[in-house]
Amino acid sequence: MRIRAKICGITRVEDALTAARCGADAVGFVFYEKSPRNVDVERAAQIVAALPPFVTAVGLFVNEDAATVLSIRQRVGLDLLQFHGDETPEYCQSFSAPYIKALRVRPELNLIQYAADFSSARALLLDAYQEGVAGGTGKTFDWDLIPAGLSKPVILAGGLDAENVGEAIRRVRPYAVDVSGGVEQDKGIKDVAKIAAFMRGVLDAEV
Ligand SMILES: O=C(O)c1ccccc1N[C@@H]1O[C@H](COP(=O)(O)O)[C@@H](O)[C@H]1O
Repeated sequence: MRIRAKICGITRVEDALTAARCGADAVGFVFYEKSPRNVDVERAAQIVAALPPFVTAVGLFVNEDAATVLSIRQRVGLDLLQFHGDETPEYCQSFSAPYIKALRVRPELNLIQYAADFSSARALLLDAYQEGVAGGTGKTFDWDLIPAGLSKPVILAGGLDAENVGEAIRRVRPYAVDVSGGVEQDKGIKDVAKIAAFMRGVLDAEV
């Protein structure tokens, strides 16, 4: 099976084009002011306009008010919404737009119940948990906490890079992988060689 890949935290046209050229299926834009990867709405719109066809533009939000999400989605031309905070299923589906729900995995989280609760999500994105940080920690989590047979496709995130993505795919067998810090030279600035190596790791590991 071909594993999809998303490169997140894009703030420059050249990084989006590198991701697409290396075979990424999606690029992600962080609309969260506390993030060092927060991107200006107009700049994100310019990047999306430069994307080749068949590359999905994903907008990441953390507990954002609905009017702002709606406005940014329209202005940027986002294909998919990623909710990375404490959003409820009712909030997430209120946009009548395809969305993925991020969950920060820790032992006490009942992922089977969350998959049922977020039945309207296209997939669950599973990320590392770090207290006080919404995401983009660069940390992996214990992949054994992911139960087999979840009712939603899994997008694996959290501390992935070219070195560990192969093992991650073989162990978790996710629908897709998502990376941000592992392909950066600096926060929000991607590294061509790291993106290329990451995408090679994804292709080589296909199961
Ligand atoms: O990237 C951020 O700054 C960020 C901020 C708030 C929520 C999520 C964020 N990023 C997402 O976190 C995961 C894992 O990132 P990393 O590979 O560990 O750096 C990924 O989905 C990013 O999109």
